[in-house]
Amino acid sequence: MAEAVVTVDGWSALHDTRHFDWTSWKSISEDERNKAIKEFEELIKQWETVEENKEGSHSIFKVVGNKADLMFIFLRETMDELEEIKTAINKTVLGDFLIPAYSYVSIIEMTMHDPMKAGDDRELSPYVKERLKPTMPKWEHACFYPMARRREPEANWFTIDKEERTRLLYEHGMTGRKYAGKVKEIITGSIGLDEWEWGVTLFAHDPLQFKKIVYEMRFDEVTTKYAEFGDFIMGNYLATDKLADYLAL
Ligand code: VOV
Repeated sequence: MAEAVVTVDGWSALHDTRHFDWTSWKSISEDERNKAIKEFEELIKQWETVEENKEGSHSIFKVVGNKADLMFIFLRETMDELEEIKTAINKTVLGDFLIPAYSYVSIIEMTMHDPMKAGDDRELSPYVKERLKPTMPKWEHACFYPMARRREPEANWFTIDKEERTRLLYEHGMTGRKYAGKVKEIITGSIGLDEWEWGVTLFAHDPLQFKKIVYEMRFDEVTTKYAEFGDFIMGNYLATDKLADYLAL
């Protein structure tokens, strides 16, 4: 029977991508630029404390294509915190140069589909806890894209039996497991929060692995038959101590 599957939910996520206004940045003095960088580094330090206390996580990426220049990813307990972070960025001097490009709001989600991990104590297991409230790996690359499940008369994810969805996601999980150590994923649910139904955030040391996993998954029935994708955004990790280099002229 088609029925909703129970989800267990974790931290809220904000993917905030910005264009950097290089033209204006070049027009201010070096002193002003240095002050702006220092102020922003202080803000990042606050985020680092949150991460050390395991109360959230953040990562910054330099976007490779022209969809944006920077992608900030924030994970927090509440949506209030995510909004406060966005506003705090905008209030900094550097914020004047960070022009909103695209954003995505979602909540980390796991379903009870995975028969390997299902069980009454699922919510309590350390594995699940870590997946719901993860510290993002500081790997060299990240790729984010939103996606949805098809609702066509001949392929409607929301009308097929739960057992069939479990079978399809099991097959998907088996493909994913081949990439252990090469690709880490955070799946966030966004039904009711943003345009698509899920956000997929992938981390890798080698960006070729994004192409390989996404290609291989295209042949899994759950993707072939039921997946629709939004725009892909790929970025290279920007460590805090490299921010000044990135902004140097
Ligand atoms: C890096 C590897 C990897 C691994 C191991 C993995 C495993 C799993 C498992 C075991 C489960 C089901 C249980 C749960 O935890 O919810 C999922 C769930 C999900 N996945 Fe996944 N996925 C991966 C990777 C992975 C990718 C690359 C994608 C994008 C798809 C593609 O074609 O580009 C994806 C999507 C999803 C989605 C949208 C869901 C939720 C679907 C729903 O309808 O509920 N996922 N996923």
